[in-house]
Amino acid sequence: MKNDNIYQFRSYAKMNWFLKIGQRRQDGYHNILSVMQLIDFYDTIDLYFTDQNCDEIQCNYEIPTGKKSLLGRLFHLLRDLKPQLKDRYFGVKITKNIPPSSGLGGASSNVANILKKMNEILQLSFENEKMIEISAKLGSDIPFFTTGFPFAIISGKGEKVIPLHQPPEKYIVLVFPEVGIDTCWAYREWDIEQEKDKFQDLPPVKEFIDDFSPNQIEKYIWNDFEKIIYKHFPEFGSYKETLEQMGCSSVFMTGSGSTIIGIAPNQEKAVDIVKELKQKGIHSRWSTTILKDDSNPKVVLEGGENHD
Ligand SMILES: C[C@@](CO)(OP(=O)(O)O)[C@H](O)COP(=O)(O)OP(=O)(O)OC[C@H]1O[C@@H](n2ccc(N)nc2=O)[C@H](O)[C@@H]1O
Ligand SMILES: Nc1ncnc2c1ncn2[C@@H]1O[C@H](COP(=O)(O)OP(=O)(O)O)[C@@H](O)[C@H]1O
Repeated sequence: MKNDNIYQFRSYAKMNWFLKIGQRRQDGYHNILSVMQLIDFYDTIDLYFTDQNCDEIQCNYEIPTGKKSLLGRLFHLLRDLKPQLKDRYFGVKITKNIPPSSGLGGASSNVANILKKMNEILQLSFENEKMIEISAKLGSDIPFFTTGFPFAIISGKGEKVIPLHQPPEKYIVLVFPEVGIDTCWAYREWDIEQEKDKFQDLPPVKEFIDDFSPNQIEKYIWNDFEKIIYKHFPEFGSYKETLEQMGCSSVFMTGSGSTIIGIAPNQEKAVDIVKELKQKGIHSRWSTTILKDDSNPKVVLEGGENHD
């Protein structure tokens, strides 16, 4: 049974403008250097307290919900850190738009936004540094979402997040191939490729920032995973070609895939491209990059009514 208060909020996706993979570390993760930005494409989350003796997780996609799942681990960690939560149980209803395993960080965004909301409503008093520490324990992409910076440079395994200024304002077209990509698999494939060549050194973060001009963002577009993913899924290459032919100035993959992003010159063109893709039976949508983190509305819904 639900308590009367439902907290509803959005959980935005990210895109990687730039992603380079460095050395594999002792802990099995890789050092990366990435430039990420939030995009205006989101899941909606309802958070509530339940008087059942267990947490409840519902989602319109099949996602893991057990103790070992991301949310299971988040709740466990919070109860460990805050014993006053031991007898409180949480309900989460996720209405997903962001396809799982699409390189858009949907799961990481969900966890980060639930953590932030719990910190706020339960007055857990976790400072920023602690929030990042908790996030990094759960997943490499989560710290970016926890900071709330709309545009940032990411390093370490993902836990070092430095905000960047002048977030680019772009219209984008997202193409969703029918299959998602398992991030673990993509990193494993990367390792196999590197053993043939040599692991690359990443540019130092400071040097990268000093040379970086956000108004020329398209110059920096790069993704180390692209070659590998196109090798295993050659059909993705045809989406890239199609987006280029339809007038996108740059086309690239986000994260470990599978979403392919095209930069459209304006909104009208973005809408037309999506229409044309639909006629070809290709699943896509247009969106924009996010410039400020003021878009996460703090809506408290009383009695479950939707006032959004
Ligand atoms: C590739 C990126 C780029 O932003 O994003 P996605 O495509 O997943 O969105 C991230 O590095 C993914 O972050 P995330 O999806 O949170 O990965 P995690 O759950 O922490 O890790 C999944 C697996 O990926 C590998 N992994 C992840 C991050 C990293 N820096 N090095 C790794 O080697 C590890 O094998 C790990 O077991
Ligand atoms: N709330 C969630 N939303 C989406 N996927 C989830 C969620 N919780 C756990 N997962 C699992 O996380 C993986 C996908 O993570 P996601 O962030 O959607 O993709 P990506 O890492 O490619 O950006 C899948 O294995 C999925 O089962």
